[in-house]
Amino acid sequence: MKQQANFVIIGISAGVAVGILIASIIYCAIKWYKRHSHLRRCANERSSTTLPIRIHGLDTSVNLSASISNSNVIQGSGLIPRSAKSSWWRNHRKDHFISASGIPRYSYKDIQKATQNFTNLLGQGSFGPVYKAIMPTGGVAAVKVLASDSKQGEKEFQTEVALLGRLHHRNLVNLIGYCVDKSQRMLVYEFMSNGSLANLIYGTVQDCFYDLSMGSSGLFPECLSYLPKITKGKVHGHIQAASASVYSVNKFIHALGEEQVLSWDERLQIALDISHGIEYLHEGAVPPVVHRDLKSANILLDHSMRAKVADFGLSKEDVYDGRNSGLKGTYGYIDPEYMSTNKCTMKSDIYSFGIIMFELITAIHPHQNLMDYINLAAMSSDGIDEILDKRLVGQCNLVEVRALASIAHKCLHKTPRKRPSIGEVSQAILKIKQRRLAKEDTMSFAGDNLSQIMSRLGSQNIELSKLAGVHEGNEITPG
Ligand SMILES: Nc1ncnc2c1ncn2[C@@H]1O[C@H](COP(=O)(O)OP(=O)(O)OP(=O)(O)O)[C@@H](O)[C@H]1O
Repeated sequence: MKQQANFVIIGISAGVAVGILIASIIYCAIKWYKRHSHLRRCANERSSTTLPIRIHGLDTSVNLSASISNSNVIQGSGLIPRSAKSSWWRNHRKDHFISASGIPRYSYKDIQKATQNFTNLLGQGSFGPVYKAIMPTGGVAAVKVLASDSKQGEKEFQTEVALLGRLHHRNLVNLIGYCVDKSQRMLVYEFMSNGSLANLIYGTVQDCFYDLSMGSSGLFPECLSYLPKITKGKVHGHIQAASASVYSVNKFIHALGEEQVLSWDERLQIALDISHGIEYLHEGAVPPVVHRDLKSANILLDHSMRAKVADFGLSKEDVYDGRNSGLKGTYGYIDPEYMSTNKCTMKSDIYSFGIIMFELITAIHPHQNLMDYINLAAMSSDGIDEILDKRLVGQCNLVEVRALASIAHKCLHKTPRKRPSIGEVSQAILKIKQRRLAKEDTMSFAGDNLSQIMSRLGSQNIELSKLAGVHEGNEITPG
């Protein structure tokens, strides 16, 4: 009887234990399922915020967070593989908060240290100064310090970082970090060692004049003594400046050295690079982005003279939503249609790009009546030759110059819808390059043939002289 009771107790205990085991398995399974579905939901949410990017004509989605761990994910025609980014991008310190867009956030102290306490000034823009920075792992960057009185609110800044963090292309100056610290707002960009296209076309000298003449009373005495030497007839009239910084003066004096002249090949490549950058903004990014302030000062060049479009995020409301917004842009580059209707479209960017192409051809600044020269040149088929940058005369192929001028002209069409799309512009510029390459190929082929013929003739000549030698020998040694 007692034994029977023991069996019952053991049975019940075993049953309870099995029950507990089953219950805990079910509990764990439910928990795992819930966790798993949550992760899946997060992943879906994230992928819905990724940027569909066209690779070789196909639409594909690039998940930025995934691309950080897998450096080979982005390998489109113009897309930058993360592996190509500077090493500090990958090796950023753990305490750097990575925003939703995957852009590392830096503290004020980090930036202060990287810029050696904001001493190495690269330039001054309307948003504030730009400093060179050496990041902790040795990578070089450019830090744009937004003026603290900037009307950009916290939210706009964050939105901007989120937007910029999602736009990556080899022809855009990439945002690689940012700083929000108390009232400080800074943007960290990849460093472009050859500066802006405006500097390269017009020379730092002229750019310095703009810097120096921003004030109103008198030019720095140091600079005055250099005036006759440097202007070369470019800068006329009395230039006045109130408060030139030591930086401006140094830059000015430094600029007296040899001016770098962009070759025609470089200019053509720059035009193609810019077109690819805009093509990505207009036709690759979703939603499309209208730059709204395309100008030669916003085109930066890297160490190998490849051009990248900059400042595509700082002008407000530049994501085109079809609605009207305040007039943005720079005098001389603004589409007249946009000015009269206040409607900014992609075709307004095309107009500004047309102006930049004419700057590349003529080295005439839009503030120096470039439009008048363009209209004059348009009166004859070779009119553009008359306004070609003097430094290119005899140094370039005029057929190519005219072809680029003709594309640029179409971009300036009065009626926006009659202007070509950026895709069409890229194709047309590419054709100029391809035509040249094909010609070079033919010439080198012809060259090859010629050298083959010459060497064949040479060897035949040797054979003949050998024969002649034998013959002569026979004659010299008679009997
Ligand atoms: N990523 C960069 N790498 C190297 N230099 C830079 C970089 N970004 C800006 N600079 C330098 O800083 C200068 C000022 O740049 P910024 O973009 O602030 O102004 P901007 O485009 O010249 O004028 P605005 O702000 O009126 O459009 C540039 O002319 C360039 O010389």
